[in-house]
Amino acid sequence: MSNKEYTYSEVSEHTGKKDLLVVIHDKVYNCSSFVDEHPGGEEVLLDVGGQDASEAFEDVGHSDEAREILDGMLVGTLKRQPGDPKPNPQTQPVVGATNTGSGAGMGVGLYALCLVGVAVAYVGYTYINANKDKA
Ligand code: HEM
Repeated sequence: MSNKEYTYSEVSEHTGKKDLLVVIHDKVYNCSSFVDEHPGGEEVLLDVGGQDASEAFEDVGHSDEAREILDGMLVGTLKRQPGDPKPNPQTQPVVGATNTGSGAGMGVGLYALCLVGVAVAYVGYTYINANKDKA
């Protein structure tokens, strides 16, 4: 039973409390029996139901005991297909890149925009003053 292959779309159909599949590191776990017992609350487990919960699971820094419980709920492996969401490897680097990369870019962009604004204002000001003198 534990070597059944699931596609991501199959897993995503099992989101109910009594029928809850989650993917952690490309393995599929049936967490229904554990939802009520989870020390972190049922809400978080239901939130990741039918999805890849690898990141959420690792972020919390679960103990070895938690991993043993997880092993006991193994029902199969995930068969990835083109187009499947891959929250695991993607989320972290993308978030990092957004924070540092575009954050810095934004700063430089704003700075340049301010400089252009000041230059335009200065040119406008001199132009108006020059015209005033003529009149
Ligand atoms: C599906 C597999 C999961 C299992 C078997 C599991 C198991 C456990 C266990 C045994 C604990 C007690 C502390 C420890 O031993 O590490 C725990 C705590 C916790 N879990 Fe999970 N967990 C799972 C998924 C998740 C997910 C997806 C989240 C989402 C954020 C989560 C959030 C938490 C939190 C916040 C605690 C800390 C609770 C506290 O100390 O007050 N868990 N979990």
